[in-house]
Amino acid sequence: WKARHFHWEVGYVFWKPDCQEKVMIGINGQFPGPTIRAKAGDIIVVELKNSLPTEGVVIHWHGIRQMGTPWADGTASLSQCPIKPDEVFVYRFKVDKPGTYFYHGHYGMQRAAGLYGSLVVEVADGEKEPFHYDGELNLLLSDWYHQDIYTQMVGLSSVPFRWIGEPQTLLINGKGQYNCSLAAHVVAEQSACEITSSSQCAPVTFRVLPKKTYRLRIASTTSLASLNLAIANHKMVVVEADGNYVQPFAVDDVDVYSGESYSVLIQTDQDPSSNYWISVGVRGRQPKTQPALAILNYYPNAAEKLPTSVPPVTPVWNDYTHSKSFTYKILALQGTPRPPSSSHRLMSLLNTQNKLNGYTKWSINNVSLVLPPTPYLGSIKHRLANAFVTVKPPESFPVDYNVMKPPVNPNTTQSSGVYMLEFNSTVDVILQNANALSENISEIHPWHLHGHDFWVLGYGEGRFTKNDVKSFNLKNPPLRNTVVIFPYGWTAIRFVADNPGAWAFHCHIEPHLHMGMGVIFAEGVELVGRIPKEAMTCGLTGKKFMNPYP
Ligand SMILES: O=C1O[C@H]([C@@H](O)CO)C(O)=C1O
Repeated sequence: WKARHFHWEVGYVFWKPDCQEKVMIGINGQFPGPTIRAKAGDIIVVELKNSLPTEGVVIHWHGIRQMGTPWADGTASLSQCPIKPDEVFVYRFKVDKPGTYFYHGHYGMQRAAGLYGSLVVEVADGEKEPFHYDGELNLLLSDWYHQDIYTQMVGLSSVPFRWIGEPQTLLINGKGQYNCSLAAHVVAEQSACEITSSSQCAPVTFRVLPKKTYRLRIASTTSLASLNLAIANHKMVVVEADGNYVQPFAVDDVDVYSGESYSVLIQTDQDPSSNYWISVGVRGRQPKTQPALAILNYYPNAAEKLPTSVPPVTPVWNDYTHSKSFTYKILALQGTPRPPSSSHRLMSLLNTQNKLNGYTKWSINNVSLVLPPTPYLGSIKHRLANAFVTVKPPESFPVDYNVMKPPVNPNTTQSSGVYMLEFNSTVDVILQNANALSENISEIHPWHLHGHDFWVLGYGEGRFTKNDVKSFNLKNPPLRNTVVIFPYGWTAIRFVADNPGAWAFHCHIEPHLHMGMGVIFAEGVELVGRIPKEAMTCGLTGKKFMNPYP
């Protein structure tokens, strides 16, 4: 293995991701941030300088478990204090598993301002992937709003509530086209884009050779949108999900929820005189955003040669049967670690949209998460009183709660409470979706767990019952770090609490997390080694460590 060193500076940049100029958060003057490429077993060292003049920053390495380095998870209020303007924090962690990952800001809504990039971990030297490919293409998917994140955050925390709405543009590797289409020559009623190839919103092109196999690495760091990706004329074989191998299966299109990553294999076996569209559209919410397009460029055609066929059409946004059929096909490749056959603890987490003093919130078992100023990792390890609410958050919700209807009493509560997990215990979580505040609305939520992978034991419709345990898949459940709950449905996961630290488990939709849609798990914190001082010098830990010891 080797250590891979990076010097990054986070700062504001003027950028035109979709041809319209805005201020974004970039790294080393670029958006998206630089791609990290490493091999399994490597140590990544990122010396991160915060050059945002007036706000803190942290970066989360999404999908990296941080075994033994919980202070490097890059989560404000959990693993560290936000890095102050002009200060440097060193992230040092091991990437132990090959896979497709990404990184992103995890303070306020900074991810939605463009603070993200790709993190690709290849197999260690001498190791082989369980599939063959000749080359690879990387697609980091995101959505983009013209309104800045500060206006978005103030709107979400205002009475009356101002919802952020649908994104203006979908981006592929940080590029998209607002209010125009690259496919205007083949799709009527769309206006053509006027773009020069050097512009920041120039079409993304992926050069391939005919008659080869390519691995597409796909990850979504969207703020809100659930996505669907298709390539004209090309089937895709799914082989990896969230850094774990899956039983290969062929599809025409893949759903990608925020926080998820996939690898798919394609054969470049189509007519080589043509280029082909890669199209990314919105699912699960009524789309007001045009699909993003990129070009699969068969060599030696010119890269910008536009395909003459229409782009693949995204399945209808509310065709949940289609989405479920995709999601249910994701099963572990043989040889993947299997879950323990039973668990020590089962918690049911009800997801609801609620009201608190007139504010709109999301709650878990009627508790909306508020993050404390002192990071949990340091305050738990050093047993500091009054750092967060010590009342235990609820393990379940009332038996008579009707998940098919809006809450009878929409008033919720707020807390920074922690689910303390016994170290090395096996935990089952039932994520239970429900009706939102308005009648006949239940939305998709992709849940992401920090510090662990979990097994997805099953999905179901309506309210989870004890009987559903019998349907759990203990044979080949996929290991993942992000999983979706479908409208009015439930999803069951199992994980082993074997990574000492304090970890977030939350909806990966940026505004939903901001509105309180998450919980905190902590386990074995007494076993955590020396936490870097800079991770703790704020709030109560700040006071403790800034003052000289007696
Ligand atoms: O949190 C949300 O708020 C809006 C809507 O429920 C109220 O405007 C929406 O679609 C969300 O996902």
